[in-house]
Amino acid sequence: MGTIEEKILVSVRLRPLNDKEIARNDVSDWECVNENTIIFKNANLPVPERSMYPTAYTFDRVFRSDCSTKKVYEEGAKEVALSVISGINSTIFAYGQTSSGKTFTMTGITEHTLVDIYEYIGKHREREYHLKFSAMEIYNESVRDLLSTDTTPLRLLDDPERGTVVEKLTEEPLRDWNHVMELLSICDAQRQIGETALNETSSRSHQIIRLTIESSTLEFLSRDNSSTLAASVNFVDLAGSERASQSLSAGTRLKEGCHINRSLLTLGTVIRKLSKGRNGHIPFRDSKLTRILQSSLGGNAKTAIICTMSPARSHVEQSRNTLLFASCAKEVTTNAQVNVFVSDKALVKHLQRELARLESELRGPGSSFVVSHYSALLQEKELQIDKMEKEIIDLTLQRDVAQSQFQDLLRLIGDDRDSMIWVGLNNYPHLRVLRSPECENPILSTTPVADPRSLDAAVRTIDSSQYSYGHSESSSDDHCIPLPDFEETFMQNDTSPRLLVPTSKFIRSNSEQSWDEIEEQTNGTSDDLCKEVRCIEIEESRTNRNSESSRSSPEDNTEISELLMHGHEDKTGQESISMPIKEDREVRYMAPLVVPSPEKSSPWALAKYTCSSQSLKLTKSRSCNASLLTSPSTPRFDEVGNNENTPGPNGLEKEFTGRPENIRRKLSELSYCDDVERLSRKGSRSSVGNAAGTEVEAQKDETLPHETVPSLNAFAKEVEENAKVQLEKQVTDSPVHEAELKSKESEKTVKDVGLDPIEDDSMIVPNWPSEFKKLQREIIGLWDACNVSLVHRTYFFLLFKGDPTDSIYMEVELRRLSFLKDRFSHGNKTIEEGRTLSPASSLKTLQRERETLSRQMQKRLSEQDRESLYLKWGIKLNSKYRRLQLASRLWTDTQDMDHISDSAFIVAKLVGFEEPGQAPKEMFGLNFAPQPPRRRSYSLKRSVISLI
Ligand SMILES: Nc1ncnc2c1ncn2[C@@H]1O[C@H](COP(=O)(O)OP(=O)(O)OP(=O)(O)O)[C@@H](O)[C@H]1O
Repeated sequence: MGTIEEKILVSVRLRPLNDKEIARNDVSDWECVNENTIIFKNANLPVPERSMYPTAYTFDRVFRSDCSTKKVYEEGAKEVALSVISGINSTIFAYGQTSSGKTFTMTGITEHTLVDIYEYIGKHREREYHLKFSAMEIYNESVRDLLSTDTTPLRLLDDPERGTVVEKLTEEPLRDWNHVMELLSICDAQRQIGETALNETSSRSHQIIRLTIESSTLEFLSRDNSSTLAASVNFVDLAGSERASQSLSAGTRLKEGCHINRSLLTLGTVIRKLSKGRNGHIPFRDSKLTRILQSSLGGNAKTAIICTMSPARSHVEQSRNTLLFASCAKEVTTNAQVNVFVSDKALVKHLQRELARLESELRGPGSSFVVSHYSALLQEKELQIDKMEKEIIDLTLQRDVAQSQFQDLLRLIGDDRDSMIWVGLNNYPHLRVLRSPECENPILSTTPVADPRSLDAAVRTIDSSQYSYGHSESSSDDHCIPLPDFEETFMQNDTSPRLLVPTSKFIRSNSEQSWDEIEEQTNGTSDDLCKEVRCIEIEESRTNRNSESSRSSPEDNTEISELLMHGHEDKTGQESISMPIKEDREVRYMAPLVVPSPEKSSPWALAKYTCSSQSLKLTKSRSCNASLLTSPSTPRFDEVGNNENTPGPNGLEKEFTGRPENIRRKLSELSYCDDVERLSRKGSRSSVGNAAGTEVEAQKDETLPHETVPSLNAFAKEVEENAKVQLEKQVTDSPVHEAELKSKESEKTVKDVGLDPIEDDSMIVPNWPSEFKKLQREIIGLWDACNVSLVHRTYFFLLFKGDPTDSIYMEVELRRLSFLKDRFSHGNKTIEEGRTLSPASSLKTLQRERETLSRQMQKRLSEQDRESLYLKWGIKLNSKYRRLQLASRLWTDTQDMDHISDSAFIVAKLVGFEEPGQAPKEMFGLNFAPQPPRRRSYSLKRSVISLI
């Protein structure tokens, strides 16, 4: 519905001089010269005064003093007033000073309007009209219902649709004309009037008579689409706009004047602002009058203002003000529109149709899709929730089992102070903990390890942080047991299996301390964590032996290692390699053995193990902190760099202090040429017992004939013999141990209980040959999967050929590789000794090893040998990079044992490992053979037999 923008219709009406004015010889200075212009005609005024004011004013209409009210109505108000019939709000104002004829004029205009409305209604029977009459006055800024005897001021409410609404204002439906007259009479009677100096019956309030007309077309009333026109017409008789002084007001009249003027002042401000446009704030709310008439002044209404004025010279100032107000008012624009309202019935019908449409949409195919879509989503989420809940249950169960097992383990250890424990781990969920026969624990021996990793972590926690070291300095009873956070340890440390050897101190602590106490003692011992290689230590001697005299000097080791490794040095500066047994230590205890669970037999598990546990004490060695994944014993090739990233054995190229000096010396003598000795004397670092080192030496001295490389078999035997000699000598020399051994004559000897467990037939795995082949294939496959050093593979392959005693070594290797593969398969890197080992890095290192081997072919193989190999390995003699091709094919076919054997043979040849046989197996981390005790102080060195 469009709006009708039009300006307020402004008229000026002069009244005749009244009797009082005539009586005081007042003269009329105003004259309506035409229908639109009124002039100030007093020419007698001084020129300056006349120049201050305009003398002519033009409006929509000006009415002479002899003009009838009807004409004023018809020409100045009727059009606006009757617009209410067509649904447009309208307002008729009467503005002027007191006694200027406002009431006189508005009374007539109201009646004429009503007459015309009724007349119009009478003529338009096609529509049904409903008229409602209401009247109010604003007296002293209070709104009062003129149709009610209740003088309680009415509140003004703001309605978002209708604007300002007078609360509880009586709206009297008009029945007929007489009813109108009756109501008008009531209004007159109710209005506040009083006598002023200018008007004996002065209206002291602003009166608003409102007639609301609603009409509907009778033809459409019964239909759903009927509509209603609704609008109101306001007849506003303002109070006098004169100044209080002019009306000679005092007391009540003065107070009334103040309120009147306040409302009129606001009205004038609103009109003046509206006349300049709708920019800025319009103070409608500053007075009740302007609030109620807000829509009439600047909104949805047609408006007409009739300004009444006295022609008397004595009122010229007020007359000019009135004309000034009128001049502003005629510039104000309103935006009237026809107010059409949909009937309730039509509205209900419309809403019903809309509802039906929406319901139809919901039931339609589109809505079904939406519903099914969300239903599917809901189902999916529910499935996810179910799955997660199951996972939570499983994880909780695993945790509980692990905790239970851990507690059992602690309890077991606590009960069995000097027993040794083998914990089956990662890939062997059914391996069980076996105690010594003397200390059978029914709980642990029958409880399967549901989560070997957790158990392993727990054990490692104990192993790394709680096992006290066997030296006397730390054997006090008040030894604290550091116990790192279980989960933390589990996550951070490797989960490789290991042998665990509790000490009496640990046992005491666990059996006597609460878990909380243990936790509180965790701090400050992280440096004792043996994260990588776990060794079983034969407790170092507490006797007064001079260990320094019986062990090889660091310099010797360094020289040999340097010689063999061509200067290779562990960049980490850590002792990354250690041998599991310290030969020069007093042997008091025997290593534990693996016992498979009935559910899954381990081919290398030893079925029975007995020991004299009461007399033995095993501790771990810091010297055995070599990484599980430390650099292999690959010969040090410059091209390979540090060869740190290829998984190999347990760092055999590193310091191996546990070997008797004479053996090391002999090794040097046997293994290497004079150049080696020369370099050794120069102080180069060396390593011992390392076949890889042998190769490196050969590499360093390229002129070294193959024949100079000793037989490893012979070497191994010599090592063993020397170890026995040392052992016997040390035991004999040690009064303490001699006494101990004598005291245990009735018991099993140290050797009996396991110093050489391989002599125990019970330890031989049934069907070992077939088991060996099976394990060998598994290991070969894992080597390939983990990019293990080819030299390491070669050593291992040639070293372990199926002897029953190889089982434990192979198990260690298999587990180590399984762990590594598991890490790799999950994309995890393994940080070992500060180095990051990943599938990519290990592969890269392996490739470099192949490159190095290819270069070795030039040195180690004659041209005839090389060509023979090329032909055998399908490499064209005229192709490029033949040596590299050959190196790249080594150890690649893990299913073909001939290929493996040939590969091992070639690698052995290239690295100088020519007579593989019974090489010292401790190079792979285990040796149960008796080792002679060392004659040196073990203040820091704590030997442990390492599984990993
Ligand atoms: N046009 C006119 N012709 C004849 N008499 C008039 C005319 N206008 C006003 N009068 C007379 O003047 C007197 C005062 O008029 P009226 O009461 O309407 O003035 P007013 O502006 O309403 O004053 P107040 O503001 O004090 O109420 C009345 O007696 C009225 O009859």
